[in-house]
Amino acid sequence: MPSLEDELFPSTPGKVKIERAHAINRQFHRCFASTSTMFLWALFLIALTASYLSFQSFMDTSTKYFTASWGGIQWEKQVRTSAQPTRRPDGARAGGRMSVLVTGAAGFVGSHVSIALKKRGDGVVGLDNFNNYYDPSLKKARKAMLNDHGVFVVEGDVNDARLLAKLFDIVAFTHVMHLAAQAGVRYAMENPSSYVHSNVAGLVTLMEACKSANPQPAVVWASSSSVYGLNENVPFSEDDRTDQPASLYAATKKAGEEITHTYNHIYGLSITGLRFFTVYGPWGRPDMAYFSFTRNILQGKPITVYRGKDRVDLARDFTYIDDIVKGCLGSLDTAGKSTGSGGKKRGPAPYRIFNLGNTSPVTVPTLVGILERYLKVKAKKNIVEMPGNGDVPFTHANITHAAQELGYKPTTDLQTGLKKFVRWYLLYYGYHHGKSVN
Ligand SMILES: O=C(O)[C@H]1O[C@H](OP(=O)(O)OP(=O)(O)OC[C@H]2O[C@@H](n3ccc(=O)[nH]c3=O)[C@H](O)[C@@H]2O)[C@H](O)[C@@H](O)[C@H]1O
Repeated sequence: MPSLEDELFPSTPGKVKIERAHAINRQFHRCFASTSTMFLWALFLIALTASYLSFQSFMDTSTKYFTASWGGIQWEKQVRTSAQPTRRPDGARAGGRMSVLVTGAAGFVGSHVSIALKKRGDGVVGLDNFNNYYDPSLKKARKAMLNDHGVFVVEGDVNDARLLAKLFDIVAFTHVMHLAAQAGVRYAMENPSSYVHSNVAGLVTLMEACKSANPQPAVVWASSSSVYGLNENVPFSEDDRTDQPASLYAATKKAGEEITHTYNHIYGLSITGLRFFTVYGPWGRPDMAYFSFTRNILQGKPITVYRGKDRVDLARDFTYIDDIVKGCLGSLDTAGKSTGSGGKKRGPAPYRIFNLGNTSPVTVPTLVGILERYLKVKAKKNIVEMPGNGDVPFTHANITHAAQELGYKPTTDLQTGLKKFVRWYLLYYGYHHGKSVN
């Protein structure tokens, strides 16, 4: 029996090496066995995760496919029918028949323009993403109205390149009236990325679709009076500086003017940018002052009226929707053709920018006074100094160019326009009991 000493200090030194080697070998095998088991397990887990992920993505794709709000034979038929001009050839105007894709069709300006086009016999297909920047039920109600007029509105986003390609594949649109945008001057401080998403990325996606379309459409799109920013020349002319925006909203609209210029220059797209001046009227935007003031006054809630430096009232060149619609239609009629095909420019194409304003600014307190009179309710006013929120003290349009080239001539003053708005508001929101607008 080996003594403890023998065990610790064996007489044959090689013996311990062999035994140790065997032990290491055994350990190595054990270790290798457990590593390879672990490896197999890891492989198994990776395979399991991969198949789970691909199953998930398959489910996502199929869900998207099956729940997509566009596509299918019936959908294509609706698009084609809606895009078909209905005017008889003998009733055709100089500009000829149009098939117009109106983006932002369920929006304020978009719905009015779409109906006006359809009424005069042009083909119209609407596109709108029905986002919830303001009450989507108002957008749905506009959609129902459009439907009654034979305008089909596709539910989708201008950032969806596949959808745009599909639409241009189905219809040879002669024009695009691009009104989809993230609007609102002050909201840009709350949600800046929504402006980049819609007004920059969305615009580029749309431009890409237009330049690739064959034939290329002429594009008329909504810029904004806000591009004048800190400009102090009055009234604002298209020749004035527009490189000092006061809000991110204004900056994205200015970027839009530059982006569209690029597509005009490289690809021969016919471009008309319209600088709208504070558009108001029936079916308007609930986020705008005249609309939210009306709501609050009727509900007995206070309104906040901003005031400029040195207690100077803010003023806007408020422009009635029907005048804006005429400016939009005039722009489409005079747009001139895009010159590119197959994504290549064949010659110079028109690039135009117009102010569409009313040429008679009115102060915000005057606007409130008119509303009080029509609503027969005194407003509870909180007058506060204009915060640094992107607002500008006043706007005032010079419309000489639009008058000359589009035959644009606004005819509705703020009193008349607000009367129509209040009448609509009371009816739409069910305030008609005992209230009349005189
Ligand atoms: O021409 C444009 O390009 C822009 O017009 C519109 O912007 P704005 O001219 O700022 O209109 P709007 O919000 O109705 O405020 C009107 C006045 O009320 C003041 N105002 C506003 C809100 C308030 O609570 N209190 C207040 O005094 C406010 O200080 C301002 O003096 C569009 O919204 C915008 O999308 C864009 O199209």
